[in-house]
Amino acid sequence: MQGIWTTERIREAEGKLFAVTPDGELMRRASFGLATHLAGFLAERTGGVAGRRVVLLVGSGDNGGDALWAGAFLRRRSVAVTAVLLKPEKAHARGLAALRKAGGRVVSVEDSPQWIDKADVVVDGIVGISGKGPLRPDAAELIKHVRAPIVAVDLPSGVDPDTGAVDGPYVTATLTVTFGAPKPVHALAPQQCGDIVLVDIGLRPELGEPDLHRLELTDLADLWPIPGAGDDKYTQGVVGIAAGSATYPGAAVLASGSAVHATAGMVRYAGPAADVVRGRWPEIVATGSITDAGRVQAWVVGPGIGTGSEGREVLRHILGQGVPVCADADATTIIAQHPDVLDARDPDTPLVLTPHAGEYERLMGARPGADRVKAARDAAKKYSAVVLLKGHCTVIAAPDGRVAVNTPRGSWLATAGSGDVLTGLIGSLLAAGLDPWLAAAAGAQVHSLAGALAADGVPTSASGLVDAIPGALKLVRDTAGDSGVEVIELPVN
Ligand SMILES: NC(=O)C1=CN([C@@H]2O[C@H](COP(=O)(O)OP(=O)(O)OC[C@H]3O[C@@H](n4cnc5c(N)ncnc54)[C@H](O)[C@@H]3O)[C@@H](O)[C@H]2O)[C@@H](O)CC1
Ligand SMILES: [K+]
Repeated sequence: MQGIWTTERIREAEGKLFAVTPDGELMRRASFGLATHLAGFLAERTGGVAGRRVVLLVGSGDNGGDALWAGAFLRRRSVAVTAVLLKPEKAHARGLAALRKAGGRVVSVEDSPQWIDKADVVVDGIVGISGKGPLRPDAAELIKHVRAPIVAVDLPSGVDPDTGAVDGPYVTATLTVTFGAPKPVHALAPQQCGDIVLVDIGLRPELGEPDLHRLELTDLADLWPIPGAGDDKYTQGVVGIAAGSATYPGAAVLASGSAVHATAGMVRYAGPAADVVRGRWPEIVATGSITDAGRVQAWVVGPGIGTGSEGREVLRHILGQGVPVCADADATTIIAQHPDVLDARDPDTPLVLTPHAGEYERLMGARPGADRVKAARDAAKKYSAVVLLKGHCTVIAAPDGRVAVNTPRGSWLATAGSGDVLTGLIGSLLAAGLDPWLAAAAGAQVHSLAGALAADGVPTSASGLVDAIPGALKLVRDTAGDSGVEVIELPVN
C-alpha cells in the first residue's frame, strides 16, 4: 500500500529531519531531484537539454527556493533559465543568489510575457505545502498566458494541498515533482497534478503511519480471493444480490454479472428480476423472494429496489441476517429517510455504504464539501460503517479512521449502471471474508481498472465494465507474476 501524509505530518517530519541535517541540505536534495527531472522532461519533449528555455515562476517561500536552486543546477547544463519573481522582496535569498551566480536571468512580472511565450517549460514554484486558496490575481494572469507544459514543484499551485479542492484559478501541470512523500493533493487532484514523480529527501523514516492509503496492484493481487485446491463454490463465499425491479431489471443484471466475474464463489439473486437475471446469467441461483433466498455470506442490496415500503422491508430483512452487507443506491436513501431500519443490524456486522454526493447529503444532512476525506470519515463514524464516497476520486473511510483513496484513470466510470457494477464487486469480496474497508477499496480499484480497460480511449458502458472485470483481474494477477501472461499497457485516457 502506498502511504500518503497530510502537510501537517510532513512538516512535523521535516522538523525532525532539519534538526539532524546540515542547513540547506533538504532543499539541495529536493532541488537537485527537481533539476534532474526537469532535464529529463526537456529531453523527452524537445530532444535535448542544452540551449532549451525554462521559465521559473517564483513565489515567496521555499517552493520558490526549490525552483531557483533547480534553475541554478540547470544552468550547469547550459539551459537558458529566466526567473519571474512574483514577490521580489520575499524571494528565497540564497536560491536567488545561486541562480544569479550561475548566469540565470531575473525579470519582473511586467517584463515576463516575452520570456514565458518562448519557454520550452514553465516551472510552477509559486506555492507548495503552505499554499492556501486559489492563485492570486498576478499569478493567475501569468498562468493564463502559458502555452508551454508546466512542471509543478511539489504540487500544482492554487490546489489545496490537503484536500485537492480548487476554489478559483489554479495550475494544471503536465508533471509534478514532489519531495519526501505523497501528499493528499497527489491522490485527490490527479487532473491538476499530471504525472507525478517523487524525489527521496530522506523523510520516510520520520513519517510514521500514513494518514491515507492507496492500494497498489500488488496489494490487489495479494488480497483478491483465488480458489485453492480445497475450495468449492460454498467455501469461497456465496454472495446474495437484492437489486432491480420487474420494470427495471438492469441494476439486477449488472450487479449480479459483476459478482459472477469477481470471484469463483456462488451468486444468489433474490427479487422481482429473477427471470431476467437467470436468462442473462444461468450460473446464478435466482428466486423471486428474499425470504427463500438460501444462505449467503454477504448481501448486496439497493440498486433499483425503490425507496418504498417493499424496498424498506427487503433492506430490514437483509440487515437482520447477521452477515456483511453492501448497501447502495436506493438502500442508502432508505437508510437516510428511515434510520430505524438499522435497528435490525447487529452493529458488529460489517456494513458498507456507497453514497455519491447527493446520497451523502441525504445521509448526513449536508454535501460532502471540499474536504472529502473528512466527509467520508464523519459518515463512517456516524453509521459505524465503511463509507465509500463516490466522485472523480473515490474516498473509502472505515469507522476506525482508516482512509483509502482510489485515483481513477480517466472519467470512464461516469456512466449509467457503473455503481451497480461496483456494488457487485464489493459484495463478492465481503462474501469471501475480506475486511470491509479493504473489500470496498479493492472493489473500487478493480472497478476503475475495468473502466480503463473497457474504454481503451473511447466511451464505454456498464455492460462493458462487467465484461472487462476478468481482464482487470488478469492484469492484477500478472503484476504479481503468477499467471505467466504478458502484462499489457493500461490506457490512461
Ligand atoms: N521544509 C522542508 O524541509 C522542505 C521544503 N521544501 C519546499 O518548501 C515548500 C514549502 O515552503 P514554505 O513553507 O516556505 O511555503 P510555500 O512556498 O508553500 O508558500 C510560501 C508562502 O506563500 C504564501 N501563500 C499561501 N497561499 C498563497 C497563494 N495562494 N498565493 C500566493 N501566496 C500564497 C504564504 O505566505 C506562504 O507562506 C514545499 O512545498 C517544498 O517545495 C523542499 O525544499 C524540501 C524541503
Ligand atoms: K508549486
